Parts: sequence; structure tokens; C-alpha cells
Amino acid sequence: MTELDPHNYPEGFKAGFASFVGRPNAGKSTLTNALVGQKIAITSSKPQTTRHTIRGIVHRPDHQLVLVDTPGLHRPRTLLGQRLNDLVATTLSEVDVVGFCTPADEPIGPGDRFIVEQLSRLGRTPVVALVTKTDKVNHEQLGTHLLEVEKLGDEVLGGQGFAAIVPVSALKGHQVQSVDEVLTKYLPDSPPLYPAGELTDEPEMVLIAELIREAALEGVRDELPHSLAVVVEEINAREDRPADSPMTDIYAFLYVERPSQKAIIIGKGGAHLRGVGQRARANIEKLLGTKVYLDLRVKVAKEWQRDPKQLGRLGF
Ligand SMILES: Nc1nc2c(ncn2[C@@H]2O[C@H](COP(=O)(O)OP(=O)(O)OP(=O)(O)O)[C@@H](O)[C@H]2O)c(=O)[nH]1
Repeated sequence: MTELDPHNYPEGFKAGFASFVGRPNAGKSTLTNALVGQKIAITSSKPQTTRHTIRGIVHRPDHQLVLVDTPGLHRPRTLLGQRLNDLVATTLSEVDVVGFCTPADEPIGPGDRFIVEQLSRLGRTPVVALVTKTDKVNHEQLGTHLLEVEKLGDEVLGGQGFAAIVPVSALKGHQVQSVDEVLTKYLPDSPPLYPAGELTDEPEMVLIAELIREAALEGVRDELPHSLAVVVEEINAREDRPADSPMTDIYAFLYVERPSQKAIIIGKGGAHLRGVGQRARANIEKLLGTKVYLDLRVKVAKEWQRDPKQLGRLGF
């Protein structure tokens, strides 16, 4: 990685913000990770795991692209859904370019149209279509999908349609570079916005909560898809540790809506919760680079998805 000093950067340097939107599961987090080159956003095979705006930062010698990973844009159903959509709208009005992600292996549907309609209200912000997961289709299918995407852009975005259409496979690393180049075209001339080496500005607490939530949902997603919230209460560096072997103590609560869900999270004889602790700890140790002691408590918070006070307390 090239060291960049905010006061001393190459002439013509560009820096700015981009955001990926698309239906749940469209591949936004995976693309963010592929661009940044390290696991930052949380990916999963089930929709709507990304609740927070997590930024990945792409550092290159001549530009810096700050990615804002938004939750799946969708029609609001619960209050939580409404908050997510507000978050998406606020985020999108502040970025330099939007990447609309649509998976190559799924037909363009009403969900895509709904999202592009929302994007058409953004005014001057350019929208680039990113056709994701191209490794899952053959050339012919890809061609058909690209034409459909073009048609959608022309119909909904008016005269110009999408600013560009780029096929990409984040999983195979195919065309990831092109996505970076196309998005960078729309960034303003600017000094670097973040120091080199910084990959995300999301507070550690939120990243850790996401890692615990991801571990907790493993194996029980069908039973608890949206009923789980994780709050990290405390992160402390353990005192009296040798300098070459630091340890971090982390205390977190897992909130579910019903006692039956608490039983699922804890599992028979505590087996599920033990597994959650082990999986989450391994990932948190990678994130922090220290050994971790993880204390997890499960609590029932009824109907938290619909209660504004609870939502505020849980950080939404
Ligand atoms: N084959 C293939 N699978 C992919 C690719 N990109 C993402 N996926 C898979 O698609 C699923 C969803 O990917 P995510 O990156 O979590 O999707 P997302 O849009 O961030 O999802 P939400 O957080 O629900 O909005 C995961 O199982 C990924 O492994 C790709 O390029 N090729």
C-alpha cells in the first residue's frame, strides 16, 4: 500500500464516496470486500444482514474510493424497515456516485425497478449499473441480462439511462478493477480523505456486534431471521498482560423477541451459544489482532423491531 500524506499527494488525485444499492443478496457486501481487499462488510446467503452503514476504503496511488455499504433497499414494512430506508436515502444524497447492483443470474424484477425509481429522484448523482455474479451465467444469459438492465435504465432514469453498465464477479475477482475505475471517474479532485491503511471508519463496537450477529445466525437463520440484535456493552484491554500478548475483554448482549428464540440461541445444553462464542471470537481476534475473551448474554426484548425506544437503545 502506498503511503499517502494528506498534505503531499500526487497531482490529479481523486477522492470521494460511492454507495452500492440493490436488492437483498445482490452481492453488495462481497463486492465491497473484493474492492477493499479485506473482510469488512458482513456477507451471508440470507437477505438483510447489513444493518449498519459500513464503509470500506479503497486506497490506490492516484485515488481513494470510500464505499458506503447500505442495507438492502426495500419497501418499508416494519418501523425498522422505514429506518433502514431513511438511512439509505440520507446516505445516497451524500455520495458522488451510486452503484446499482443486480445479479446476473436473476431476472430484473419489480424490486429492481422500485430501487431504480428511488434512484431517479437523486437528481444529478450518476448511477452506474453493476451486473454482479457473472460467474453464475453463460455469455448468452449475461448478454440478455445486460440488455434488460440497459432497458430498465432508459425507461426509468430518463434520457441518459445508466452512466455505465459493468459486469463483475466479485467472487472470482473478474472485472473488480473495472468497477473501481468506472466509479473513480465520478470522484472529484480532492486530497485523500483518510490516512493510508485505514479500511473502515465504522466504530469497532459496531463491527464486533456484526461479527457476533453473523455467528449467532449460523445454522438458525430460518428460525430467527430478523429477530436478533446484538449490542456490545464494553470493550476493555485486559490489564497485567505481557506487551507481546495483549488480551481484550468484550461484553455483549444478544437481544431476541421471545423466550422460545432465546432457547434457540442458547441451544441444547448451551451448545449453540458456545459455538457462537467460538466462531465470533476467532473473527474478532482477526479484526483486533489480540486475544479475546468474549462474554455473551442472551436477553428477551419484546417486539423490539416496532418500538422506537428500543430501536434507539439498540443503535438503529
Ligand atoms: N457466485 C457468486 N456468488 C456471489 C458473488 N457475489 C456475492 N455472491 C454470493 O451472494 C450472496 C449474497 O452476497 P452479499 O454480498 O452478502 O449480498 P448483499 O447484497 O450485501 O446482501 P444484503 O446484505 O442482504 O443486502 C452470498 O452468498 C455471496 O457469497 C459472485 O460474484 N459470484
